[in-house]
Amino acid sequence: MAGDWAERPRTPLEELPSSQWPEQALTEGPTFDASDAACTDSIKVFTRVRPPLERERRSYLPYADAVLIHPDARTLSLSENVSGTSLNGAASVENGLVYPTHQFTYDRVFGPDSQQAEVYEHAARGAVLSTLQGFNATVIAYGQTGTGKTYTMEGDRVGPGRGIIPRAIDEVFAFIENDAAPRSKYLVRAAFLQIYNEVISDLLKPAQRELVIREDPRRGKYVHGLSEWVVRSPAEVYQLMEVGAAARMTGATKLNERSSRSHAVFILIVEQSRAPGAAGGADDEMDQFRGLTPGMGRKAGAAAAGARERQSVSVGKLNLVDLAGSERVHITGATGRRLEESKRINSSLSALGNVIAALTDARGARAHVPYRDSKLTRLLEDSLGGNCKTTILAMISPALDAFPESLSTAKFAQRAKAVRNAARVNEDLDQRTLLRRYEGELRRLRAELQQRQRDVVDKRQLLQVEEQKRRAEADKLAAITALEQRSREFMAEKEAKRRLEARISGMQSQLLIGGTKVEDTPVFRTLLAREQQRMRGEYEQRLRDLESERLTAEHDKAKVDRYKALLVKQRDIMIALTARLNERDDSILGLQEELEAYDAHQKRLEDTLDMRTSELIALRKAAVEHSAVSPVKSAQLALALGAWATGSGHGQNAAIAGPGGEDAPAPSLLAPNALEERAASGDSAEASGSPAGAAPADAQELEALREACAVAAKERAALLTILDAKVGALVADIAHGLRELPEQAQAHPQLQARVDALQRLVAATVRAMSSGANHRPPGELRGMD
Ligand SMILES: Nc1ncnc2c1ncn2[C@@H]1O[C@H](COP(=O)(O)OP(=O)(O)OP(=O)(O)O)[C@@H](O)[C@H]1O
Repeated sequence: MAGDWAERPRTPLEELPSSQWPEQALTEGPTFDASDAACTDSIKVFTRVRPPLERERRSYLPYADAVLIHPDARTLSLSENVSGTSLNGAASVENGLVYPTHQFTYDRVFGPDSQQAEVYEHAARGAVLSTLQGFNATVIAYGQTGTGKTYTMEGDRVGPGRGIIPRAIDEVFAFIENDAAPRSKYLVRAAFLQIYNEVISDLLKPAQRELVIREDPRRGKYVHGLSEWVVRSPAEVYQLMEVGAAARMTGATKLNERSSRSHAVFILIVEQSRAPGAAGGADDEMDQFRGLTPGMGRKAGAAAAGARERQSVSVGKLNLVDLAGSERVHITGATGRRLEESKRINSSLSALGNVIAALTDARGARAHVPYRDSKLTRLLEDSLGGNCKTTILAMISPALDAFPESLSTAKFAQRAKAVRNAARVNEDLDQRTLLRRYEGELRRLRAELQQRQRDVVDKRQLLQVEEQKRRAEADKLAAITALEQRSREFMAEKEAKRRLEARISGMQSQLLIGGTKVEDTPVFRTLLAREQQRMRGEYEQRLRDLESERLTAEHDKAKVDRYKALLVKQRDIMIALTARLNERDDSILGLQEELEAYDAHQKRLEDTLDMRTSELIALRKAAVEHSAVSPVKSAQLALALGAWATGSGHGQNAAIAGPGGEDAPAPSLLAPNALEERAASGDSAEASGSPAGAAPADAQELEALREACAVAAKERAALLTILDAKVGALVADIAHGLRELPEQAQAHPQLQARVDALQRLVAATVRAMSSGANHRPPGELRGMD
């Protein structure tokens, strides 16, 4: 997993302050662990033959190839008569002319149909991954102008046409992203420079021109003043690339519409901090790189494994070099500025060739390698024969027109292949790398931040305390000021009083009449006595008036008290009377209810009597009729029927012909003899079910009730009279008396209100009782009368 550096939130690109530049410069390696074994290996060389351009196809001569790529994809034959060339490298003969065949073998040859991805995979990826292992790696695109160096190194921004640089960037960040090792930390920096007309300038800070390569015992060689930018994502690097590409010197030439007129070096530095024993995700990938040169791979692997045993910081640096193309001036027709550029380009490239030649001198003598002959060779010193894994991509045009340049390039590449480098893992164990210093600085800053936060808290509390103290002092000052002001005022008043008293005393002592004090003169005394007399008289009169008022008030009070007592008494009487009246009302109502019950009972008895009488008449009638038709005459029956039997009672029979007859007399009007007869026949009232036997007792009770009602009604009438005539008159008197005492009535408004209320109560009671009397039954009213 990527460490802090790669996970930091995106911020605008930061330039690394020059004070924090790594002590390792572009051409200088950091301090190495002595245990690290250098892996000596030759520079890897690839050639790429681009497809023929439209320009070449439309040449005044018919287009012809000069390049033959062998099936092994490693061998390349160049010939001016390539069509007659065989793979065995023998010269071809045509039209009597001998065309020699130049055969070269490289690590790989990419043909015109090769894709960008393929080139990256075989020629650049290993270098990129070795950078992630802490090696220096350089990929150099070399070749004649217009052969595809920039296309191969940069290519398109997106899509399959992307070149080595964008793919390398993606590879580095993908590696960091996928690193699952605990506590792995990365710091990636980028720089971009160009050498134009032998002047080094910073492509990311175009104002930084004429940079110089310096060397010091501790830091070694470095480009003084070159800006380095901390990058956290591919997008940030692309941003830098665009800035640099825009600043790079380009121009149109006969052979390339957009020819690079400068050598450009894009630098990516990857610092990596790993925990001891943490496995690197790039190991497997490294095998692929090792596969090309097995010996070196094992050593490098061992070196890297040794480094991993310890907690270490490794620094890998990737230099991606896009050289300006060599050109034949007589072909390009360059003049003026372009001519000057061409000369400089060719000069530096020949210096590069010289360095390669010196490094690959067949005599093996490396007494002098002319690195200092050009800025380019000086800059690439470590990449050529030094601590670096270097790859050269030699670009070739397939066209016969470019045969001399292609041959020159092929020879250069061939020679370069013989250069041997000694690459080491740049492992820094002495805390000198930027990453470690960054971490140290970060720790220090964090500690400082914590301290500052503590300080801020302390300071805040201190400020609060000071503020409280300031307020308390302000309050105290205000209190003291107020106290002083009060004291001054008090003192001033005291002084004024003292002065006034002194003045009065002084005036009094000075007020003398004829040498005598004024209060001692007779006139003063007479006047004083008169005044005293007048005042005494006034006071006495006032006392008398007050006494008189007091007596009047007492009198009125006594009168009011009497009225009050009277009213209380009347109220009590009223209450008692009302209670009695209520009692009477209740008993009258009870008696009345009883009376009504007896009336109802009597009515029921009378109804029963009527019914029995009707039954008796019907029975007698039936008996008479029976006697009349029956041959057997019963004397007893005849006796019982009496007059009925003889028909003398016929008139009566007629009168009672039917129970529902209209002329039927009331049962009470039955002939007395019939009743007597009934009694004589032994028919008792109880036996016949008649209520006749109860009638006398009911009548007595009824009469008793009527008498009680009459008594109650009389009492009620008497009470009504008392209430209306006596109590009403008394209350009216009180009310009248109160009205004659307006002051007292005003002084006792409650008394007046109570008297009025009592008066209303009496009147209402009288009205209620009178109306109750009017609703009495006539018998009762009679009784009451
Ligand atoms: N492999 C390729 N496939 C297709 N087109 C290519 C290829 N290589 C180069 N080209 C084309 O050839 C032309 C020249 O390429 P490029 O500018 O990369 O050359 P160069 O070597 O960088 O030239 P110079 O040295 O002048 O800068 C461009 O139009 C480019 O697109």
